[in-house]
Amino acid sequence: MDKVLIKGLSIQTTIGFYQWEKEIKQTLVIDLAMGWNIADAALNDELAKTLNYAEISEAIERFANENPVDLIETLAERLASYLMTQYLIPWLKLTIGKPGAVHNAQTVAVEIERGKQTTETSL
Ligand SMILES: Nc1nc2c(c(=O)[nH]1)N=C([C@H](O)[C@@H](O)CO)CN2
Repeated sequence: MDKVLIKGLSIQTTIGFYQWEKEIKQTLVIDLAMGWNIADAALNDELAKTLNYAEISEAIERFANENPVDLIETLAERLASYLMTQYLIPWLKLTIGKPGAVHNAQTVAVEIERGKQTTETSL
């Protein structure tokens, strides 16, 4: 299956278990791989037939800010479900990193994979 990728998307949002975290914004870094048949879009050079990575990047930051939660696990599950439903994505792999969380670690993160990869093409 082909993929559309968003790598190292840095967003500012409210996230965290502790009370002080609910009063600030922190940086999350998102990597997203989305299964998609890119041949349909490439055939006639049509943006409307692919996953628009610019639109989805904006949707991710908006979703995180409109749905604040304690755990990056919860955000990962809810965001994956939202993206798959909204954009009809059959399979995705989503990594959410919280680089400021542990002072002596480069980053901490969760990674989830949801849906099924297919080998179907429509051409
Ligand atoms: N597996 C997780 N562990 C922790 C999380 C989390 O979201 N997932 N969150 C916190 C706190 O919010 C932390 O980021 C504050 O430094 C702790 N552990």
